Amino acid sequence: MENLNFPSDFLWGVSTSAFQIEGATREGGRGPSIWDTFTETEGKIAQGEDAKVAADHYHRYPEDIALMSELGVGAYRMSLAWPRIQPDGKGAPNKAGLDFYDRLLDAICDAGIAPTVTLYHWDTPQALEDTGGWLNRDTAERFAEYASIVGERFADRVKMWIPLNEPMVMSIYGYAIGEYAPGQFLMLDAIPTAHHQNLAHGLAVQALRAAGATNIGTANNHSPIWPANDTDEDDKAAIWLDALLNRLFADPVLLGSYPEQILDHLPANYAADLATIHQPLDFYGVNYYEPQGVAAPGEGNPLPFELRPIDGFPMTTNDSPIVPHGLRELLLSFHNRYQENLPPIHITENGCSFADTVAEDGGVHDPERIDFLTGHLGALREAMDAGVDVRGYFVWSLLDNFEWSKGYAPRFGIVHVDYETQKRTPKDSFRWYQKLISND
Ligand SMILES: O=C(O)[C@H](O)[C@@H](O)[C@H](O)[C@H](O)CO
Repeated sequence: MENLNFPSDFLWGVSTSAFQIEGATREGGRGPSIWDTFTETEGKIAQGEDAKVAADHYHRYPEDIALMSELGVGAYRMSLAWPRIQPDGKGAPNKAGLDFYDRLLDAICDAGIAPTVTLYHWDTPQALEDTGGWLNRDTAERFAEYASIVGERFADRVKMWIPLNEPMVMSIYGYAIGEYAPGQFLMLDAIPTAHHQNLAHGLAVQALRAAGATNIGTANNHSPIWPANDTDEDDKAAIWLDALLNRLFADPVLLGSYPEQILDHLPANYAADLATIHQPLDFYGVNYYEPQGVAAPGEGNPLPFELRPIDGFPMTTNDSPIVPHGLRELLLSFHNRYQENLPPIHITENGCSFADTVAEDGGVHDPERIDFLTGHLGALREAMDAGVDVRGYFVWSLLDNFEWSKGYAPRFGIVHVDYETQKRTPKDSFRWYQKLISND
């Protein structure tokens, strides 16, 4: 039986992101983002779906906050839509955008929940993408300007700050393999977008602190890398992939250096930015979903690795293997690799998707999700028992939402959303998490 006893001051939360739940994409002076463009591009999104309405959180946030009060969470991780605050990604802020987030943050605080704010969850203003997006170093400067604006306005209410969500996914899925917006196929030539995002992180931390913000960290996606075979070749490929997916984002932020494997792919003047990137942090946020399999590259493959599926584990409907002990392995590897350079950790995302439906009894019965959460929290507890300093855990996600290029089919919420009526129905996992939080 999993030991799910956590310290009384352990922080329990839920996570969402603006583009995936807000909707109202053309309301309140919001400008277009790369994901608005991507959803309007033929063949990019499953069933041709879009997020113009999504979970309509822009209008229904009071109801969603009431659900979080009922759940008993101590914190709510949300993101601000950059194109709502700066429609073109630069210059004077959009008043209606700031006013919306004032209303939202006030309501979250009034509910006694700590706002945990991500400044950027992939919705780059299209106008900035038109000038190169994260391939353009200037976008990092624009991001710092944006961070100053929101820091000035919201530092009095926001309890935890996260400049960027999963820069790895933006670089790899957005610029290397074209699966996500902006949809470029640059392969390893996408690595400069990682450096510019790391620079944006450092500049934003400085801008937020200058604006009086405190308690600043990250939300980086990390996976243990599993070689397919116990061979030197596969081990070498695993070291390369670990450098690309994990260390390219963790090392500069935590150590002020880059892994040797990727140095040749960085912008020529990258070294001058390392001190800016290497800002002291109050916490290190980890998003964990699954391990990543890898093997040595086959004939004709220009990359120094080849991705391999992880077999032998139950799967989610989003084709992710369910591997709770992968979380323990990842946390212990970070603990051993970064030691005193690693601030306290928060699990800023962990969750799973299943084909949840409303049953005849009106409930939504998701025992697989309860098993998933039980397993991962058990693994987290074991990592803490082994000395890893973890202070909080945020379930992905509060609500079913727009799962990027996969549209609405993958349901990650602990609250079911009927996209026809926008009716919210807490799933059994919601009741399970509520009970866990109240017990602790
Ligand atoms: O981790 C991510 O990819 C993102 O942060 C979320 O926006 C996803 O929706 C979630 O992870 C499920 O895939």
